Amino acid sequence: MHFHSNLPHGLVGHNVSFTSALAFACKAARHQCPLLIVGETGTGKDEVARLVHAHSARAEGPFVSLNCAALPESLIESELFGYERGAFTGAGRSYAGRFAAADGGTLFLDELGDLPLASQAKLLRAIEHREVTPLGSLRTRKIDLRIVAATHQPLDELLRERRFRYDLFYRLNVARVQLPPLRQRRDDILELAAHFMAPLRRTPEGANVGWFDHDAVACLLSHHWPGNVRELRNVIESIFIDPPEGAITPHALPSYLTERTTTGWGDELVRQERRRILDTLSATHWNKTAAARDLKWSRVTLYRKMAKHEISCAAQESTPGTPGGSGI
Ligand SMILES: Nc1ncnc2c1ncn2[C@@H]1O[C@H](COP(=O)(O)OP(=O)(O)OP(=O)(O)O)[C@@H](O)[C@H]1O
Repeated sequence: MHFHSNLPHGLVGHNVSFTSALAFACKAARHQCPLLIVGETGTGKDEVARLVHAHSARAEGPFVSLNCAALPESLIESELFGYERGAFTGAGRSYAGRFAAADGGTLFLDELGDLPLASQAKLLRAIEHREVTPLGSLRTRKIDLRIVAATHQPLDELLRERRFRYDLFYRLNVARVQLPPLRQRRDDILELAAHFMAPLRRTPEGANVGWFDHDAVACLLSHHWPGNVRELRNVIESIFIDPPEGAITPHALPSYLTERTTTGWGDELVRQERRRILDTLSATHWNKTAAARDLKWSRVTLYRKMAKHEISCAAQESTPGTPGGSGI
């Protein structure tokens, strides 16, 4: 399967690791096997789960999701498997649960890594036997569904810490889709920004908003994006709260985004490297072989870096107090 700019279900992106993850998800969707989607928060795990459902033989069936991190431990099992009336205090009527609701379709278990160990055992049993027993009931119910699970936590670590069961992991880790964080698909940032801007531009207040100017583009491209695509969507929405007329400058961006760039991490690193080279050269009395050794570089690398930082031996004369001081 090949993806073009506008991916199914409105998923946007050209980046190769992203599109190949989607292509794999769509291939796996046609099989019955469970699917495990791994990726940081906001990378699109929920969207991909819906995409898998839509591409599966169960597309006509229900898509039901449960966020395992959002419920207290005591409620997870009754939510998953349902309960009979009177099963516990407050159970005024019976409840079928998410497994039953997803019968014939897809059950999306989000934040699976947060599922308590005791519930993991029951989940495994339900998957293996394809049946559930609601709390307080003696009757089991046959269920036919496909499990798609997602986690932002590295399950391997949870396995090592014994917070996740190996048997459940192996049951679910049949087809694994790894979604890259946005900072590893920076080539998609502007396309995603345009995608989130399009509907906002169609509002009367947003109609005069232009495109990002050079500096604003630099901010977007250099940000670390810990909240991934969701964070980018929020940034775009924040611009339209008080929409600028014409080009979007860094002033229109949230300050946490621009502060980083204006402090110039990149610039600072370059400055630090230049200083380190000059200090080492002066400590070795401008003996390039010794300096390269101290810097753990080859002589060629040292010469290349000196050229890049425009450090020539002439600097030696112009450096006051050499050897000793760097002069900058
Ligand atoms: N490739 C994409 N194209 C368009 N929109 C996207 C894309 N990826 C994610 N989004 C949007 O970003 C937001 C976050 O995505 P989603 O909820 O799927 O992330 P998630 O990985 O499930 O997050 P969490 O782990 O926090 O549940 C949603 O609004 C989603 O529509």
